[in-house]
Parts: sequence; structure tokens; C-alpha cells
Amino acid sequence: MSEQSVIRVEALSKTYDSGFEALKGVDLEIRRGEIFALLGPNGAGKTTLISVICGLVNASAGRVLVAGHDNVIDYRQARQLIGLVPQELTSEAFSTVWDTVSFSRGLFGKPKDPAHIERVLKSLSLWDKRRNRLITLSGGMKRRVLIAKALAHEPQILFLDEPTAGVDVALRRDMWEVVRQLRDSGVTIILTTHYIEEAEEMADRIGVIRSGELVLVEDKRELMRKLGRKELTLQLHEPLERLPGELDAHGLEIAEDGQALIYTYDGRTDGDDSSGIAELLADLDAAGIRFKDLHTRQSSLEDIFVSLVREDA
Ligand SMILES: Nc1ncnc2c1ncn2[C@@H]1O[C@H](COP(=O)(O)OP(=O)(O)OP(=O)(O)O)[C@@H](O)[C@H]1O
Repeated sequence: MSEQSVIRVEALSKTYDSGFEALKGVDLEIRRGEIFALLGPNGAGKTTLISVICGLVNASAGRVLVAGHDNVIDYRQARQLIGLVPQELTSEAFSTVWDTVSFSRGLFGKPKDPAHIERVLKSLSLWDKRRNRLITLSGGMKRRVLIAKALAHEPQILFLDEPTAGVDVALRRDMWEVVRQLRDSGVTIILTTHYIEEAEEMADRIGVIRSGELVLVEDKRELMRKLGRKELTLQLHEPLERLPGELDAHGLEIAEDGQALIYTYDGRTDGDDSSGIAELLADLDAAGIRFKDLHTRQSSLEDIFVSLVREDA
């Protein structure tokens, strides 16, 4: 396990009793202090993956190490390093915020520490509400209580299962801010989401899961750079069988049975001319390659995500 890795998932598979294979050999490393977003459509296996990591669901094969502790063999040590924020507040409607959060700490066998509970409530702007019963709180406040409960036992790693599912835009931004502050306080964050925008906004790294397989794990900036690529298609006058060597540097592709050339470039150059198009056109001219039409298209985040998660991809 490398220095910076805090969770290591190795060849993890889960087949439910129904015979359904929800995870198929997932390998993943989470780095200490990062925000990792697990992105995937409904039913892709996001909740199953975090449930196995948190020790709530047994794996069928493979293993999970949390700060070096196997989460089955050393369940207690592994589990107490983790806080899990579920999607919904299920019970305790008539308890107060203070009692609910304090009780959660007790569940991990940690001694009472009112000063810690106070810090958690203050950091989540819940201090003024500490005597309120949960049933009287707004949706946004209830979500904060879920986070407070998960932080009550001082975990190093926090899992958030769809933290902003079904909330309005203002509340979503609010949650993002809360999560960022937590990361800045040193907590490693793993969140699941359907929203590309959320992954784009929050994550340091993004993992895309589809039908139980992690199809991609990438640094967010690197992914954005790839996603920001544009494609220039040149329709040729004369079909071309192969490219002259002097054009190698441009990384061109021949398409449509030699009728077209495709050039991809970074579409996020913001005004500076580093697209390479001017040089390309000059080199094509020098090589005597003429074209009759051209068009460009930009792959959107949406396009890439859809193509990654398409069933037949
Ligand atoms: N206890 C279970 N028994 C059988 N199948 C299950 C069980 N729990 C989940 N599944 C199936 O496993 C697949 C993955 O479910 P999971 O909840 O992990 O997906 P998800 O990516 O979190 O989806 P969502 O975004 O809808 O929450 C789904 O097809 C689901 O129906």
C-alpha cells in the first residue's frame, strides 16, 4: 500500500443471492486527502461498492484495505476510520440534533466528547439547532445532520452517497461548500453521484462505473482536458490511401474510406493559437492535399459520459 493511499480495493466482486453480479473485479486506490467522485448511472454498482468498502455488504471475492486494515479480518479498526453519510435520514425523527449526533459516536465505542460534537455542529452550522427535533428541520439541515452523525466518531474517511440527489441548486452549492471545507480539514472524501456537473465541480479524481466495472479512473483535470478536445474533419478532394510522412506530427486519422481526415486538438485554448490548425493547413498545402469542406465538433462531457456508460460500449 503506497504512502498516500488510504483505501485499497483489490479484485472486488459481488454477486447477490439473486445471482446478480453487481461488482466485477473492481480495483481502486483512494488517496489520502482527496475528493474522489464515483460517477455512474442508476444500478451501476455505486452503492454496492461503498457498502462493501464500509463493511455493510460482504464481498464475494477480493478484499478491501482501509489504512492497511483488512475490512473483514480487522473489521473494527477499519470501520472506525470510516464515516458513511447515507442518502436519507431513516429514523430518530423525534430526537434532538445533539442526542442523535452524540449517540452515533457511542455506537463506535468512543468515549463521550462534547467538545468534539460541538466542533462538528458548529462546522456544519447546526449549533443553533442542537436542541431542535429532527422532524422540525428543513431538508438541507437534515442532510447536514447526516454528515454530523457520520463525523461524530472522528473518521479519517467520509463516504457520501449521492449527497445532493433531489436537492435544489442553492442547496447543492451549499453542500459542495461543506464538503470542500471537510476536505480542507484533512478528511478524505468519496462521493457517489449521477451528476456530471457535481463530479466536475468537486472531485480531484473521477471514477466512472458501469455495470459493475470501473471503466475509467482519472485525474479530473486530465479528464477535462481530454473531454475538452475538438475534432476537425476535412473532406478531401481526392481520396487518400495513406498519409505522407511529413504529416506524422499532426496525429491525423484517415476516415470515410480515405475521403476525410480527422484532426483532434485541445478546444480549451481560450484565444491563444495553440490548436495547431494553422500549421496543419500549411503542411497539407505543402503536401499538395486539397480539401473541399471542413467542420469541427466538440465532444461534451455528456457525450463522453454517455459513450462510456452505454451498454454496448
Ligand atoms: N440486495 C440485493 N439483491 C439483489 N440485487 C441487488 C441488491 N442490491 C442491489 N442490487 C442490484 O445491484 C445493482 C447495483 O445496485 P447499486 O445500488 O449498487 O447501484 P447504484 O449505482 O448505487 O444505483 P443508484 O444510482 O440507483 O443508487 C442493481 O441492479 C441492483 O438492482
